[in-house]
Amino acid sequence: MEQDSHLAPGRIPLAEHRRSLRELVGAVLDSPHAPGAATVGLKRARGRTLSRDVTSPVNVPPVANSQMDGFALNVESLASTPDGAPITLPLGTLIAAGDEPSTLEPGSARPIMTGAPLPAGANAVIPVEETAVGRFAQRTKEESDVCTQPSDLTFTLASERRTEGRFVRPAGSDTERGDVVARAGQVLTARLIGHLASVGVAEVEVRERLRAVVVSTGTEVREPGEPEPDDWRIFDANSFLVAAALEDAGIEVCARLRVPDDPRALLDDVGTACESVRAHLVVSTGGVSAGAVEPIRQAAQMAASPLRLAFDKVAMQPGGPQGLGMLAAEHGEVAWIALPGNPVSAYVSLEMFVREALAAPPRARVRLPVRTQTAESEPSPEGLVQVRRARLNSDSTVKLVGGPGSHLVGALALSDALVLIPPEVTRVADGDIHEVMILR
Ligand SMILES: Nc1nc2c(c(=O)[nH]1)N[C@H]1C(S)=C(S)[C@@H](COP(=O)(O)OP(=O)(O)OC[C@H]3O[C@@H](n4cnc5c(N)ncnc54)[C@H](O)[C@@H]3O)O[C@H]1N2
Ligand code: MOO
Repeated sequence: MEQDSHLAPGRIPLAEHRRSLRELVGAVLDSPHAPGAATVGLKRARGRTLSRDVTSPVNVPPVANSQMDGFALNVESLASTPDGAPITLPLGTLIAAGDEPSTLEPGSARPIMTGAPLPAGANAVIPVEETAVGRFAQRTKEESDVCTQPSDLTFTLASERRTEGRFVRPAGSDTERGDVVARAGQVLTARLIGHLASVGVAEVEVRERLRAVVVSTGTEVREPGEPEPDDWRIFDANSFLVAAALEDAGIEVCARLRVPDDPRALLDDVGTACESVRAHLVVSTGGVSAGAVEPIRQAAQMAASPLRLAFDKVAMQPGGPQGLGMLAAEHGEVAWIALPGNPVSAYVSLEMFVREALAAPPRARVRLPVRTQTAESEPSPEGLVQVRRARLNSDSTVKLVGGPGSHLVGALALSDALVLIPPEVTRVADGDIHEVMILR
């Protein structure tokens, strides 16, 4: 969305950061300790990514069946009856869903229930409402064995409704044997899991998840729920926010750490956690800006550090300062994504860059009218893509929530969309149309 000429000096385009992230994750996926494949049952498959194609071993439905509760017949037996004249056919026995395939006596009709196999010789179903019967009396299986139907079926049926195949679902009309039901790389949604179950597949081969260690840096952060005397310190929102967002993107978060502003402790704690879970990925927050105490930058600069990081300022607000690199661990190279410390900056970075690099299902993006908070126009920084938090309205507009500040985690929680304001736009007027990323 952004053109280089519109960007603030010293800022890199969002696309460049995206590319670097893809390359970083790609390097881990190409490495000897890349995640392998695992077989999982359908009950545990939701959200996983298939590692090989699945083809259907069967036709669905396996045999032609009825789409309606009604009467199976062969339309040729109606051919000689003129339009509007009553038709009377002898009735055979009832066919319910679950009954074995059977046959139709020529010149007769059989009561048939939705999903029941069409008897051989039939080629259409007349819904019960279109006949004098109106609706079937309900009964148990035991009763249906002894119960008799009227012996004849009388009805009238206009000639245009006497078509072959009417209300018949042919064998394989949903899926045919040999059809590719799902492809390697697809994420298993409820819809796809339903399709796999429908073709009788009980287990699928999926990619092992990437294993991540999540780290919050900062001497000022303390654990939620922990009683502490120094109530001037802030609770660690980030490691919970980041871990939940990564899990949402299909990542296995194996450890969540909180490390004070001490680069030595940072490298020791993260290194130990990575070894113990054989991590592929570290996602840290904080310690990447321009201050005197920046533990991530300092850890990467230490002599003989196992951590190599490159830092950039992306042309985005929030989420400008970013670091990317590798941690050399005994089990292999671990990709390190160093996000900025402000909670909203960290979250926006995950949505804007990290999910895509991790091959998570993409968020929908649509262009919608934006409602400002007071109906007055609101400023947007020149040269940066501003990402504002917003709520979707039922009238297909979005309303900005909270200000642009990247500490506003309360307003973030109220949002379900991100508005992407281009770098050349310096004011957002009520009703302006902008690109919106839907977070639902
Ligand atoms: N002189 C400059 N200062 C800053 C710049 C800059 O370019 N020049 N960039 C600003 C921007 S933009 C951001 S974003 C932050 C990024 O800073 P860091 O990544 O170094 O993060 P910290 O300084 O550690 O923290 C920033 C902010 O977030 C709070 N925080 C940190 N961790 C957590 C946590 N786990 N849970 C909740 N809140 C957290 C922290 O207390 C700070 O208030 O730098 C700006 N400064
Ligand atoms: O751009 Mo920083 O990443 O919020 O406020």
